[in-house]
Amino acid sequence: MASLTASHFAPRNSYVSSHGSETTENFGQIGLRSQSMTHSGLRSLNMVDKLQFKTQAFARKSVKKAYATGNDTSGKIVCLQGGMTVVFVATEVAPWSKTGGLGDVLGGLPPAMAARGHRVMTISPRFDQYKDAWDTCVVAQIPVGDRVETVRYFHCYKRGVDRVFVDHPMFLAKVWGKTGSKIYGPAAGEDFQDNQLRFSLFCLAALEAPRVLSLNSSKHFSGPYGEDVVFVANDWHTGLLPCYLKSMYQSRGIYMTAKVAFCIHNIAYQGRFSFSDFPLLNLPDEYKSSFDFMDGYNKPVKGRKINWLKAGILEAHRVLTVSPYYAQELVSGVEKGVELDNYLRTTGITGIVNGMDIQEWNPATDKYLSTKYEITTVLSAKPLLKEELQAEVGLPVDRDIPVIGFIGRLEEQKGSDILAAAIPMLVKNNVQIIVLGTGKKYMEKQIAELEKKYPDKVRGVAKFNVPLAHMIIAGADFMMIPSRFEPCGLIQLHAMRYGTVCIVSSTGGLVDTVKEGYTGFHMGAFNVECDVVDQADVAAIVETAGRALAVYGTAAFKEMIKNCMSQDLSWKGPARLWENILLNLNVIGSKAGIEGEEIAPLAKENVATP
Ligand SMILES: Nc1ncnc2c1ncn2[C@@H]1O[C@H](COP(=O)(O)OP(=O)(O)O[C@H]2O[C@H](CO)[C@@H](O)[C@H](O)[C@H]2O)[C@@H](O)[C@H]1O
Repeated sequence: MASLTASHFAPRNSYVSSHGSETTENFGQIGLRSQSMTHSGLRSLNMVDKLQFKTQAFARKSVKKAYATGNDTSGKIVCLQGGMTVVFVATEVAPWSKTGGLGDVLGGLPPAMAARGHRVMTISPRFDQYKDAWDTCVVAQIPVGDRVETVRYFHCYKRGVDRVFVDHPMFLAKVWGKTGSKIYGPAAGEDFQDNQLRFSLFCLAALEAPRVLSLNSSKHFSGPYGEDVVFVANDWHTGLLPCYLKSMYQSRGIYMTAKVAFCIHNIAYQGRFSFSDFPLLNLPDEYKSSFDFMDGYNKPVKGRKINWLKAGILEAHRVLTVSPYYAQELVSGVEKGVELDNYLRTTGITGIVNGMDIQEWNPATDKYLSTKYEITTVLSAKPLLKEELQAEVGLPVDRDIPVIGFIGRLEEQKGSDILAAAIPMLVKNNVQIIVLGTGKKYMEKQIAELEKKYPDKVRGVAKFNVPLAHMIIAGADFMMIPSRFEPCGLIQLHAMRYGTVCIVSSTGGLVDTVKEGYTGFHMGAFNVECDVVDQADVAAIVETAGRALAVYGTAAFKEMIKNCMSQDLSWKGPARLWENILLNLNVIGSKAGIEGEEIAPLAKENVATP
C-alpha cells in the first residue's frame, strides 16, 4: 500500500538518484582504500587523525562552562546561577534561510531558551551573504568524503543567541541567495547530487564550532562554548551528528559528556541513499547497522539503502518531535511512522508542540499590514484587511464575502490536491478562496486552472511570498489546513494569533492546537495514502467548510475569533518543556534556567564578533 514514503515528497531531500562524476570518483577512491584495510573503524580513525581538524585563530582549550566563570569582553568575571550550553544544528534558520517550518522553529525556540538564561548557539549553512553576519576569521579543516575542506565561520548575536553560519562553496555558491528550494536542490523536488557530502561537512563543522569559536557578544557568557554541550540536531540532514560525536570526538576523549537530542520535524524526509554510499560518510563499520535500511522502492537504487534519519534516531541520546499527537502517530504503525515506527518504539519519542514567533507574527506591529490590531480592535480591523487582500490578489472587493485562505507547500502532505478537488463544490457557497504556495508543478497547474475556471472566486499564487502570507493570515476569515499529516503546523498558530479561524484535518499538531467549536473546525483524519485523492476527504472539506461558513458573522464566530487571539502561542511554554528534556540528559554542569521573557531582555542586537 502506498503510504507516506519519502518518495512522495519533494526535496528536503530524501533520495538522490545519481551522483555527479566528481562524487563518484571520490567514492571509488575511498572504496579502494577501505578494501585494503581490515578494520574500517581503524581506517576512519586513521583518516581523522591524519587529517585532523585543524583550526586557526584559536588554540583549543578545554574551558569551564563560560556561564559559571566566564570573562566578559571587559575582562570582568561574570556569574550566572543556572543554565545549560545548547547548540541547535539545522539547515534552515529564519529569517536567514527558510523553506518552511523548520526555519521558523530555529528562528524562535533558541531565543526563548536564551531568555531562560541558557547559553545558546544555532549553526546553519551560510547560503547567502547575510548582511548582519560578520566573518569571525576562524576556519576549520574538515574531512569530508576523501578530501579535506576548509570552512569559515560567520556570526551575529541576536535576541540572546549566537547565530553561527558555516561558509563553504557547497552552500553559498550553490544557492546564492534566499532562493527557497535551492537549499536542497536545483529545483523543487530535485536533490543536489552531493547532498550527502554537503550535510556530512555541515555536521562536522557544527561539532567543531563550540570548541573553536570564542564568542563574546553576551554580557554573561564569553569564550568558547567548551565541551559540556547539549546538541539539538534537527531532521535527517543532521542524522550524522550523533555518529560523528561518538566516532570522531568521544573516541578521542573529547566532548565526553556532550549529548545529542534529535528532533524530527517531518518523518517523510529520511535521507535514503544507496547502501554503497556508506564509505563516503567516514564512519566505522560498526555504524553500518544504524544506517542499514530496506524498502520496496527503486529510488535512488533498488533495495538496500542507508537511511540518515534512522541513524539519527538510533544514535541520538533522546528523540523528540514537534507535537505529542504526532509522536503517538509515529509509533502507531508503518504508515504514519513511514517505516521507522519500530525503531521509534524502541528508542521512545517525546512530542513538544511548537511555539510561534510572536515578534514576527504580531498583528499589533506587523509591518506588512496597513491596519494594525489586537484583540479589542480585531472585529473592525479584519474587514479592512480583507478588502486590501481582495484588491491585492484581484478578487472582487467585498467585506461581506467570507474568505478562506491556504498557505503551504503544494504537495501531498499539505493536501492541496484534496483542496483542489473540493473547490468546484466549495465555490457553490458565497465564498472566496486564496491559495498561496509553491511546490509540485502539477499542483501549481491545478490551482491555476481553478482560478481560470472561477475568476471571481479563486486565486492561486504560486510564489514564496512572505508579505502576502501575512496579508492572508490577517485578511482571511478562515484558514484551510487539509493536511494528510502535519507534525505540528505553524500556519494554524499564526492564524489563531491573528484571529483567523482554522478548518483543519485531525492529525499531528493540528489535534493538539485547534479545539473543535472553540478555536476552529475539525475535518477528521484524512487518508494518508498519497497516490489517491480520497473522495471521503473531499467530502469532509466541503461539509466542514459548510459548517464553518454557516457560523460566519454570528456572535459564536466572533467568540471564536477572541478565543483564538487570547491564547499564549509563544515559545515560552514549549521552551520550558524543552529545558526539562535537555536537563534530563545530564550533561555536566547543566542547570535549570530562570523564568524569563520569551525575548531575551539582555540581548544586544547586531553585535558582531570582535
Ligand atoms: N508560499 C509561501 N509563501 C510564504 N510563506 C510560506 C509559503 N509557504 C509556506 N510558507 C511559510 O512556511 C511556514 C510553513 O510552516 P509549516 O508548519 O506548514 O511547515 P513545514 O511543513 O514546512 O514544516 C515542518 O516542520 C514544522 C516545524 O516543526 C512543522 O510545524 C510542520 O508540521 C512540518 O511539516 C510558515 O511560516 C508559512 O507561512
